[in-house]
Amino acid sequence: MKKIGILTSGGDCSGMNACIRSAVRTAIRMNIEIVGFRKGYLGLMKGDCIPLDTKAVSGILHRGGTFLQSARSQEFKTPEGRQLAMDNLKALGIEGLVILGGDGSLTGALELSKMGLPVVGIPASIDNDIPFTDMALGVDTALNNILYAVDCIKDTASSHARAFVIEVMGRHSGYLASIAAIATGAEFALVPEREVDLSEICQQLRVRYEEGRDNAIIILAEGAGKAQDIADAVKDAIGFETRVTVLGHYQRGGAPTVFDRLLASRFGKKAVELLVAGQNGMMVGLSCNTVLAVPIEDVIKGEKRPQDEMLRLAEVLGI
Ligand SMILES: Nc1ncnc2c1ncn2[C@@H]1O[C@H](COP(=O)(O)OP(=O)(O)O)[C@@H](O)[C@H]1O
Ligand SMILES: O=P(O)(O)OC[C@H]1O[C@](O)(COP(=O)(O)O)[C@@H](O)[C@@H]1O
Ligand SMILES: [Mg+2]
Repeated sequence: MKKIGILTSGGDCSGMNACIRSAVRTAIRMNIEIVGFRKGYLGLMKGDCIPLDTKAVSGILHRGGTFLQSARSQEFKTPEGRQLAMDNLKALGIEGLVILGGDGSLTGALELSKMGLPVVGIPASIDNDIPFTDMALGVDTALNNILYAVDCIKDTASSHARAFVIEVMGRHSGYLASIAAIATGAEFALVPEREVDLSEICQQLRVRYEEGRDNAIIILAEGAGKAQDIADAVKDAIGFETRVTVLGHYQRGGAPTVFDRLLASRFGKKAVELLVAGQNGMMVGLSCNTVLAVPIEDVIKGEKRPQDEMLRLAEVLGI
């Protein structure tokens, strides 16, 4: 293999830059030319790429986001879009591709691999909804961002005797909500994987309130319900003054944590090594602190839910 490409796709996350840096420096060490495609699959379909060398990836390790930029593309989901990408890759002499992204991007990667292009995926999504890896890139940093925000909100919640509904990301995944609830000592974690029982929540909060605990934090995954509806229900049931805070895209940015920098560096190196070793259609993953390779096909077929143990822990410690 003489020339490979790398791209970042789907929702960005902290650690993507550190991972690109690692992949580039590994490739250069192996005397392999590497180019970066801009804006994920959009760049592939446009043939929009830049050569990457050691200097091009200097000074980015500690920066959130992705300097190659990311995007979502409907066109790439069509056979015509993917054929366009394959034609560009051929014309550019690219013999393999490293793809950083979430479950959607990995599905796209598998399609390219089926068309004959050697591809290795790197799980990168704050949702941590990708099976066969304990952690995806960016999750730890996002959790630390959430922690900081919730700790701040707890201070003002207690000063004003208010209940807060804090919405975190996760349209289909309650991972961030459940772990953040444990780590911040929130009263409730509401996740899309479990039906939300509002009357039960109000009942438990009322008991707490009557015991003299006059503030509360409810962490809501965005896919689990409407924050304002939950806040209104709590207010009506208990008379609690309530506020809603939507953390939004703040969660996805910022300097990566040590954990994410290390994971990014390990994933980037391993992905290039797998490509060069002739592997195709694999994703790197972390299991028991070991970086391994799993078929993307299995990843796509699999499902990852927040562990029942974590949901139960949040429940037991919350009230
Ligand atoms: N079934 C699919 N086939 C081909 N490409 C896909 C498929 N699903 C997603 N993609 C590509 O991956 C991109 C990112 O996926 P998305 O689900 O938005 O984010 P993420 O990869 O972070 O989960 C999509 O915009 C699309 O271009
Ligand atoms: O940035 P956008 O396009 O508004 O997307 C928001 C979504 O992206 C995420 O941050 C990450 O999801 P993906 O990794 O699947 O892209 C979700 O938690 C959130 O629902
Ligand atoms: Mg996704």
